[in-house]
Amino acid sequence: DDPTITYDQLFKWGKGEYTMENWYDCVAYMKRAIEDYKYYKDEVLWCREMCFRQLPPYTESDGPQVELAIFHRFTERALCLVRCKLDRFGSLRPPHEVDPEVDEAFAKRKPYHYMQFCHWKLNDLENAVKAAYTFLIANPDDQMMGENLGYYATLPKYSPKMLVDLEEAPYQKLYLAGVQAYEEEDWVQVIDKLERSLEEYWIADEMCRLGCQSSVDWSALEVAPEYFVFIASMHAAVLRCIRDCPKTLDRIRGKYLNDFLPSHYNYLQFAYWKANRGRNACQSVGTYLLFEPDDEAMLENKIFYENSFATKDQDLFIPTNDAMAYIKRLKLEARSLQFVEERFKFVDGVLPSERVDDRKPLDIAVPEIDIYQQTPSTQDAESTKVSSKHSSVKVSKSVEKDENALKSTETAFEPEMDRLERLQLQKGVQLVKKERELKGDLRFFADKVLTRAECDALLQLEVYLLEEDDRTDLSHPVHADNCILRENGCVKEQPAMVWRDYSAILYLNDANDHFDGGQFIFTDDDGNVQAEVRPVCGRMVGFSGETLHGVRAVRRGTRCVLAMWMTLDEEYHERERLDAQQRLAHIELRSAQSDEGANEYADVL
Ligand SMILES: O=C(O)CCC(=O)C(=O)O
Ligand SMILES: [Fe+2]
Repeated sequence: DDPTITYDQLFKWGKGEYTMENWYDCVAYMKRAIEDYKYYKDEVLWCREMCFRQLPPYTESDGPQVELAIFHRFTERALCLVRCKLDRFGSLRPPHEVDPEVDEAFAKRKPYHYMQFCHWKLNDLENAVKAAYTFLIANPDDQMMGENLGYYATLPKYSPKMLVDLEEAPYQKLYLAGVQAYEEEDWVQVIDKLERSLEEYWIADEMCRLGCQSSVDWSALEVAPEYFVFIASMHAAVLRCIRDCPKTLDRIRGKYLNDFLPSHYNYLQFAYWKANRGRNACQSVGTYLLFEPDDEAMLENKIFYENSFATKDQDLFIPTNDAMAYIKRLKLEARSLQFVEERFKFVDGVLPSERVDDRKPLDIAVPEIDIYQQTPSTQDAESTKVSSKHSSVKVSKSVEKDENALKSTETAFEPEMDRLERLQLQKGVQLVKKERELKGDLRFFADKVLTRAECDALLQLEVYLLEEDDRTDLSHPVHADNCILRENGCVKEQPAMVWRDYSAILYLNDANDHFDGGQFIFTDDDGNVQAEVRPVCGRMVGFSGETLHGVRAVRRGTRCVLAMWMTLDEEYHERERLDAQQRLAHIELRSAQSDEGANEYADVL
């Protein structure tokens, strides 16, 4: 309980106990390290916030000494910070220098990595799962931890309730609760939770920005830099860090949501409407449009509200002050940073030649958000609604009457709810094209299931056999995946894989570039082609197990696909995968036991 011991020290000791297989002490030290790290961060941020509040930006109008006054204000803040830190950490806790790598390890939740192993060794499944999950949220691509968690999930004592993110931020909890309330159509709760989530988000955003005040990039400086070059360089490093705040914050259960903030206003506008709070609904529409000015569904909602209230009063749609301040700041920072990144960029050792705006002051007048100009690209409000690719809450009109509507109206909103899972999927699958284009039921295809970068990485792995082959028959004859084609139709019997309910084929390379032919086809019962899908890396076709399909002749090259089958039958649920995983985990466990201690840091169970 010595307060002079700091988190870096505690972390080091925890690792020592881990290596010496003192599982209990490993857990105890890691827990204390995490607590101290949080305490230390909180105190530092508190000082930064307090010093800024006490010494706000210098705003006297310009005079000859304005620059001196501004820099003097910085010096005052510096004094305030030094004093505050001494005060906070002086007697109780020494100020100390932390190796940036240790800070990085804490930011990446590394202590939880050790903790899950030590908990596991102590036979504490619940806490091992919590630590594993908490670590995975910050490191979603960590394969080993993913496998560990997969293994835990096969144990009889496991329960999904153990999947707790011990570091979940208040705004993330509230957002999840708000989305849940939305699914339950509990509008009062949606409003309560999401309003509070926004409040907590603004705080978290502020903390992230304050945290950036120590992200200095020394490597960018020469040995004896110019005073102004030094300042400009520090400024740019801090701005770069701030620019990444949304990437860090806009996450739910480890997944980045590119419409995280606007989606609040999308849920809210609907909930306000349902709760008879028309003014708030309009304001939320306006705020949403601030983030996504071209969102057609929302622009149509706007018209709907205008009609409902029989008003064209645009003041109803003025966004919230919080959101406007947020967007303005974001834009100005981006503008300042863009200047640095463009104008200092040496190309082949040459600095870009001078431009007029190299000497202009920063244009701090953000173009006012023109809410008066916002109209949908199609004025026809009755036309079929196209769901916006950004919007997570698809709001579509129905003819059902809403008794609660403020003005009598023929139309009302009907939510077509995306589940959270789908919300997360959005990142990869931009648009799912449906049956209609493919002329049949339960036929889909989606693009960008893999990103271009993922495809490029994959394509590097391939060895292409480029051979000419002038075949004209089908490379894969017309068939269904869960039944056998007979005269009298498709029969579900062995040896067909009758449990396959849905199929998905993911394409891993591109027709024309890597092979000729090979189009995927859907046919009717007589074998007539109804629709054709050209393989493109990252494109996926999905269909039900009874659907007839085939593949046209591959006339050149190598065609790569990943075929997947899904079942609703409990008995086949994940069976092969779990079997395989269990076997692997046992092998790994045994090999870990035999050479543990040999490597300081055994990742496997
Ligand atoms: O390769 C394709 O596009 C389809 C493959 C297929 O239908 C199957 O493997 O059952
Ligand atoms: Fe198939």
